[in-house]
Amino acid sequence: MALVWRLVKRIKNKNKFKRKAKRKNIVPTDLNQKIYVAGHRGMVGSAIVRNLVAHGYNNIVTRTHAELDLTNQAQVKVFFQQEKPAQVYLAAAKVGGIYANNTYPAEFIYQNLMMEANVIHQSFEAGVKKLLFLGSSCIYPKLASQPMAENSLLTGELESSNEPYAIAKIAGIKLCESYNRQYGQSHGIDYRSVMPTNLYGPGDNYHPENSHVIPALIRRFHEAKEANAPEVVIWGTGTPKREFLYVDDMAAASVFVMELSKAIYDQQTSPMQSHINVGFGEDVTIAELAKAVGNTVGYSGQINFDSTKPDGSPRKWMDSSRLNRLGWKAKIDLSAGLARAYADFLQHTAEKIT
Ligand SMILES: NC(=O)C1=CN([C@@H]2O[C@H](COP(=O)(O)OP(=O)(O)OC[C@H]3O[C@@H](n4cnc5c(N)ncnc54)[C@H](OP(=O)(O)O)[C@@H]3O)[C@@H](O)[C@H]2O)C=CC1
Ligand SMILES: C[C@H]1O[C@H](OP(=O)(O)OP(=O)(O)OC[C@H]2O[C@@H](n3cnc4c(=O)[nH]c(N)nc43)[C@H](O)[C@@H]2O)[C@@H](O)[C@@H](O)C1=O
Repeated sequence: MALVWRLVKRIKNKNKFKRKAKRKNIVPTDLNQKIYVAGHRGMVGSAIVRNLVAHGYNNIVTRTHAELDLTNQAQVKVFFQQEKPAQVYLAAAKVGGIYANNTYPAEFIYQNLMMEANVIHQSFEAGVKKLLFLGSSCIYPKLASQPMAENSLLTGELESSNEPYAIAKIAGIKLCESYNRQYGQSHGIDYRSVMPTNLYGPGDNYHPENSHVIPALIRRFHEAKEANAPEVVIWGTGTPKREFLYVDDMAAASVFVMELSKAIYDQQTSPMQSHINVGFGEDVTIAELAKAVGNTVGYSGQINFDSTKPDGSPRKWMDSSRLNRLGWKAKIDLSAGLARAYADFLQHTAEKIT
């Protein structure tokens, strides 16, 4: 009797999954297929692994940077030939905020170009059919009209503080497109790209200079509160606007895009413009962000601005309507996301750095 009941339950679950797949335009998925997540110890890679595990994927392959240097062509070749994954999420990259991009431009362009070229080419050589490349909103021109749609790529000059990184990210999109165009039909490959807006959340980098603005401000406000400091100084004028997406939303969007059927994905993209924006939908000024972080941390002193520091792009608001039309929307708003990020900072980072 128990066996019959288990069989009925299994059939019901299978049908439920098929209905869900049809509703959400997703391909019925083999949860046992081997998936390589590159950069699984980073903020986004670790969130993608959490999301895949929550979906029931049970054959996730990872390597630390120390075990596999993705800028090393020979190592990457051996890895892919040995593992032969079915899918790849490329979330490994040289990443940093405005100061790091400005200070280490050679590292940003070289390492990112090498990682993308190695992983995408060796994926192809090893027969990987599906790959998701993570780019960035900085691929769009500094003065792109807002919100920035996918078709504003390569229509104007880039922001100088992160141009080398942006060029490498554009190369990543074009690698995916070119392999699809040349080998898509003959080899059945389908390599996709998502362009995230500015991200934040658990596992972020809290380095005082090299980090992005949210982790930098969480740390600075926290340290000011602990020290009873009368003021916190924010870089730049406070007027640039940024759109912030919580990292678990980004991971959910990544898995969602990877699982979309090819027919549906192709409806929203084209062979020469195959990337998809992933944004939250609203942006805020850096001054507004600073107030929000101050409130989250519980800091009640002054907030001042150092306008000798660079502002970067004036605004980078993503047009995420392609992704929204496909059926995905962000869930976690800025105040909820900041609260979660600060809780994670207190739990995992505060003691180590103060
Ligand atoms: N954070 C953000 O605001 C945004 C991020 N993105 C993109 O999302 C992706 C993930 O970013 P995020 O998680 O924030 O970055 P992290 O710096 O948190 O993670 C990057 C990961 O890549 C690994 N890595 C770097 N170089 C190598 C290498 N040579 N070989 C092997 N592994 C390497 C790092 O390992 P290790 O630390 O050991 O070096 C780390 O685990 C990147 O493509 C980034 O460009 C896009 C827009 C915004
Ligand atoms: C994701 C994106 O990240 C980078 O671009 P960015 O959007 O300029 O990122 P940011 O987070 O470093 O800064 C956002 C804004 O915030 C201001 N700001 C204030 N005070 C601090 C501060 O303390 N630290 C930082 N980092 N910024 C600060 C800062 O002046 C700027 O106006 C790219 O290089 C590129 O890597 C990329 O793709």
